[in-house]
Formats: sequence, structure tokens, C-alpha cells
Amino acid sequence: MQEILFLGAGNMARALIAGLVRQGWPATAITVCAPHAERREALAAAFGVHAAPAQARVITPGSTVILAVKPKSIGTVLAAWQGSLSQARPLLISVAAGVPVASLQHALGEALPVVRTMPNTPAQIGAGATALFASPEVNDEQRQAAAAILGAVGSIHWLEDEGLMDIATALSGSGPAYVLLFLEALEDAAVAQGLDRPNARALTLQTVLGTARMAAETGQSPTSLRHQVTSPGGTTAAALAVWEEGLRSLAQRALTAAAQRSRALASTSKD
Ligand SMILES: NC(=O)C1=CN([C@@H]2O[C@H](COP(=O)(O)OP(=O)(O)OC[C@H]3O[C@@H](n4cnc5c(N)ncnc54)[C@H](OP(=O)(O)O)[C@@H]3O)[C@@H](O)[C@H]2O)C=CC1
Ligand SMILES: O=C(O)[C@@H]1CCC=N1
Repeated sequence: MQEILFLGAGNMARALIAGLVRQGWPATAITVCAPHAERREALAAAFGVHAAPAQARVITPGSTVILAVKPKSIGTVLAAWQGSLSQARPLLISVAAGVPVASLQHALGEALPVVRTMPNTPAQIGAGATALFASPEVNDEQRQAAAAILGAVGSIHWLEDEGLMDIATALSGSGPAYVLLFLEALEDAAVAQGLDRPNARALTLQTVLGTARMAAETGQSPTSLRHQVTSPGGTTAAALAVWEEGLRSLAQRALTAAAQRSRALASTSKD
């Protein structure tokens, strides 16, 4: 199994490591490197991976490096690792929102093979969704290596146009937060109308889970499945009339805002 070095020990590194180890990736083939000892050691304790301080700049040839730091830290981190990356020429997988391959290669000072990805936090239970874009320097073997790593923690979706990474980021990278906000809003509305919180939470969760599974497993379109719930003149139609007042335009505005922010993050990585 190939060696993986994580640069960064935050939320996304944790989600990917949790998912990889849960899916059977050997923990001893994973090293996590970050400046704060508590955070990297917490990952070592939780998952059995190796932890190393940020100064340990050794990269094994043939390994994969996963860049999991904030866009604004990328310039500093790549400058610090430049010598070791240049020598070992590993496959570099970036999970950073908004940061184009060209910016990463500019920071590296050379065109190393880079797979730019946008995973999401359900990766921690093997239920992630990742969009991927490969730079021209990535060979078939490296493409397969990236697919094996991200594919171990969920579904993978290659994009041929890097420009689409911003909308993929807005949809699936940030998407878990939208679904969670929807869960919160439904649960709170039910509680406000008298349902106890444990029942409100359980009914909300199972409704969203069951509906997503039904859509995935039947292969029917969301529109068709929605019609099956909606009796003419019934309760669902009464609620949908309210949702239709704003939900679709809110979805457009929310994804536009996220995609714009993704594009803007590219400039923070050059600081
Ligand atoms: N959170 C999410 O849902 C998603 C995030 N992403 C992307 O993942 C990346 C990380 O996000 P997230 O995990 O949420 O952020 P966090 O702030 O949780 O983690 C950032 C990590 O970067 C580490 N770091 C900072 N400087 C260095 C350095 N010099 N060397 C090594 N590590 C360093 C920090 O170290 P320390 O812990 O020591 O301070 C920290 O562990 C971002 O680019 C984001 O766009 C992509 C998809 C989804
Ligand atoms: O909010 C963010 O910027 C990151 C990228 C996608 C999800 N979280």
C-alpha cells in the first residue's frame, strides 16, 4: 500500500484519515505533519498513524503527499517543503478550496504532478464525494493512485475542466453544511410546534437518510419521487407551496456565493 504524507492535521485531514483507516488502509503507511503537536498527536492516538513535526521535511519517493492546509497557508507550506518535494517528486494531492494547479506549481517553482481535489467531510465514514482534476503531468499510475485514495473514502468524480472545480466546491465540498443546516431548521421547526427534541431529531434524520437512499437506490429522478409523496390538495402540497417561494432561488444564490468565494480564495494562497 502506498505511503501517504498529510501536510495539515485539521478537519479535512482528520476526515480523510478516519475514512482511510476505517476502510482498511494501513495506518502505519500514513504520516501526518503539522506545526501543533496536540493536533497531530491527537490523530496519531485516534487512528494509529505516524505524527511528525512540520520541520521533518523528508518525503519517500513514490509516495503521495496530501496538502490539507488552509489556502492562505499554502505558499508558506510549499516553500518550506519545496526542496524535499523537488527531490522526491511525489504525487501531490491538494484538497484546498479555490487554489488552482497553476498556483500550486508556481509556489513549487516547477510543474510537479498535481491532482486538485475537493472532498467532503462524510469521507470520515466512507460516504464522501470527491471531485478531482489532474494536471497534465499526472501519469496513469498517479491518476490511479489518487483514485485509490479518494475512492477508498467515497465516490470520485473526475472533471476535465479545472474551471468547474469552483462549482463542485460550492456543491459537494460545502454541501454537507447545507444539509446539516436543513436538518437543524427542520428539527427546530418541529420542536417549536411541540414535538420533543429526541423524536424531532430522529424523525428528521431518518427522513433525510431514507430519502437520499431511496433516490440513490431506485434511480428515479427527485422530481418523480417528489410527485409520489405529493397528494393533490394534501399536506405536502401545502408545504411545497411555501418552499417554492424561495428555495430554488436561495440555492442559486448560495452556490453562486460559494463558487465566487472559491475563486477569491485563489488570491489568498499567493500571500
Ligand atoms: N473542512 C472541510 O469540510 C473541507 C476543507 N477543505 C480544504 O481543506 C483544507 C484544510 O481545511 P480544514 O481541515 O477545514 O482546516 P483546519 O484549519 O482544520 O486545518 C488546517 C491545518 O493546516 C495545518 N497547517 C498550518 N500550517 C502548516 C504547516 N506549515 N505545515 C503543516 N500543516 C500546517 C494546521 O496545523 P495545526 O493543527 O498544527 O495548527 C491545521 O492542522 C482547506 O484548504 C480547505 O479548503 C476541502 C474540502 C472540505
Ligand atoms: O468552507 C470552506 O472553505 C471549505 C471548503 C469546502 C468546505 N469547507
